[in-house]
Amino acid sequence: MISAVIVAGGKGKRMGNDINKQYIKIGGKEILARTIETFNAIEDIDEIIVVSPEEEIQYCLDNIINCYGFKKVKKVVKGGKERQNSVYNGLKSCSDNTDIVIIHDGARPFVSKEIILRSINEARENGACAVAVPMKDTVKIVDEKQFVIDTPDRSRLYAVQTPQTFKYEIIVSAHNKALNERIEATDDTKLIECIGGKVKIIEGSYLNIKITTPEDLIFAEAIIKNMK
Ligand SMILES: Nc1ccn([C@@H]2O[C@H](COP(=O)(O)OP(=O)(O)OP(=O)(O)O)[C@@H](O)[C@H]2O)c(=O)n1
Ligand SMILES: C[C@](O)(CO)[C@H](O)COP(=O)(O)O
Repeated sequence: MISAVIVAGGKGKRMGNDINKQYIKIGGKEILARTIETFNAIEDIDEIIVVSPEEEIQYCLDNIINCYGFKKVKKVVKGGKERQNSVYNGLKSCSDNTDIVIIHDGARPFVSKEIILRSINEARENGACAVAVPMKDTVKIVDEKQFVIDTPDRSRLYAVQTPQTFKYEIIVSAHNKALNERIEATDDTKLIECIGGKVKIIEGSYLNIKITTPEDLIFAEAIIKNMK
């Protein structure tokens, strides 16, 4: 059984908007609704778990899940302090017979069906898979005083996105270890690295942006205009 965990448990602080960023409308539709509708329309996906800040669960049910009739959404569960805690809550809420789980940011509304299906196939074959794009900029590593100490070889650098897709038991054991050993990570594949597991990178799309800061809304509207 394939489950999707869509994390929308953050507060959108960098967006600095009155309403939480997942409920901002782009092209007339909420960011979170755009994200969920892609997953809801994929036949291979059996259930969707949405993670939300506790105080927004009812709002999410009324204004997104029930309003758009997203039938595959089985639960809206509360998030945690960090993204990692929210993912953990989502994983624990998946059905017992889940064998593949897709973890995706609610704030990435332009994910495509094709990328999701490719990530499922790779996870079945390799256990853990992340969608990423080659870095276009040169990256510098700096010291605490902002002086450059290294320039990594760009040909081996990827900017990692979601979906990140896993065999369920592998990602749960990685999260359990992280919890026990207080390991923190900003994405889930890092936790697989921490248990010595292998992560396959597959090439995604530069359009699969994470809507984080106000200028991302300008890019998002432009993407929608070009999709029409
Ligand atoms: N405690 C958290 C933090 C983040 N997320 C989710 O993880 C995704 C990526 O996080 P980010 O873009 O950083 O969202 P926010 O944490 O909401 O943003 P900010 O850091 O600006 O507050 C988002 O869909 C967000 O809702 C989550 O479920 N729980
Ligand atoms: C998981 C992620 O989207 C991969 O790029 C990213 O690491 C989330 O980071 P954030 O700081 O929670 O936005």
